[in-house]
Amino acid sequence: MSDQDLHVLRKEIESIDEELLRLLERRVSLAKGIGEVKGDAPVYDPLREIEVLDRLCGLARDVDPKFVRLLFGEVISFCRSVQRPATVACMGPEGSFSHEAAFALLGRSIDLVFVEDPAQVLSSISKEKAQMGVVPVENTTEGTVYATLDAFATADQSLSVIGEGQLPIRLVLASCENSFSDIEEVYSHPQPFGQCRNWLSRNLPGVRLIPTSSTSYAANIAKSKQKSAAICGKLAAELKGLNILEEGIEDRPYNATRFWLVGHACEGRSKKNKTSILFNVSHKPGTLFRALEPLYRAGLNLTLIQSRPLPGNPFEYFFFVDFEGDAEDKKVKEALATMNSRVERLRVLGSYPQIRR
Ligand SMILES: C=C(O[C@@H]1C=C(C(=O)O)C=C[C@H]1O)C(=O)O
Repeated sequence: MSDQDLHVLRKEIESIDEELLRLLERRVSLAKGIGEVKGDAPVYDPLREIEVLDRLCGLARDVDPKFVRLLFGEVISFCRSVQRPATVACMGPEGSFSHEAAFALLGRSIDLVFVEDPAQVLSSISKEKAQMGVVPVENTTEGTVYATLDAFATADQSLSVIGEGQLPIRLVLASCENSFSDIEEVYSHPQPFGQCRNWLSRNLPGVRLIPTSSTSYAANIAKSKQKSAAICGKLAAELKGLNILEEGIEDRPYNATRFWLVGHACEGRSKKNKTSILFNVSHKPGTLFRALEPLYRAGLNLTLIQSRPLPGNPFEYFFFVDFEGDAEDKKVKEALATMNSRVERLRVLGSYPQIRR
């Protein structure tokens, strides 16, 4: 190919970029118009977003639908932000997996408030410091994130789960030091410690493991302390300018965390919704069986069940259940009504589009 050919092709790319830019500007201006029609109503409409993205992925011919989803996910994120900027609370500091999950769920055109734990994420929304929040719920290696479920037990009743997302968790060992032999202590959140327990005992036997409130906070400590390291995500390590001594140290090849998007309930439902509930039953034989029986009779597939100690009632528990179905579907509504008559307390945390695998 001659220099002349290259020049011609690049000129054509420039003119296509310009057309794309003008089209984007038209899309943004239409979104602003939609924002005016919405007035004070919520800007974020997850069902419409699913419809837009699915339609485009179906239309993709020569580009990978994954790329279409990523690119248009960001376009939509920006189109939301011009209607009304959204503040989203998540566990920080920046570089945490919650930070990555917030971007994956809502795109990058959001303002983030970093807090210390799931309870603070929920209270940021109740106190109107944020419109939405992102919290970890369960990990494929370590299981349920108890702090999130416990926070929901006492949270403001107006908060709902409005979405879910799954993030592959790839852990790195990051440090100011250059080799394993210089490391005397390792900082991380207890969950990631559990996700690479075997790797740690094989590669850093005898080092002190010190728990922190998040992986990105661990990266901050590793930055300021000699002979220390953090187990964190690549983003946190890079933001802090740490050396990555080893990547992919998690024990199981598939290590992913499911996150909930929390906010105020949205209207409408997708074709494949999931519902999260919490309930507690009296301490008598058969009460849990009777509580769950209506879900079984309605043929609902449970995707999570977890008990947690009931605050103030030693050795009594409340239960979290996720199942496939929407709380407004006739058979689900009836099952929940029967369940409600058999339990001490039942709260529907929300119905939201199920992640596609
Ligand atoms: C533009 C809208 O607002 C938001 C942005 C969307 C988009 O950019 O396509 C879709 C849904 C909403 O979350 C809309 O509601 O149509």
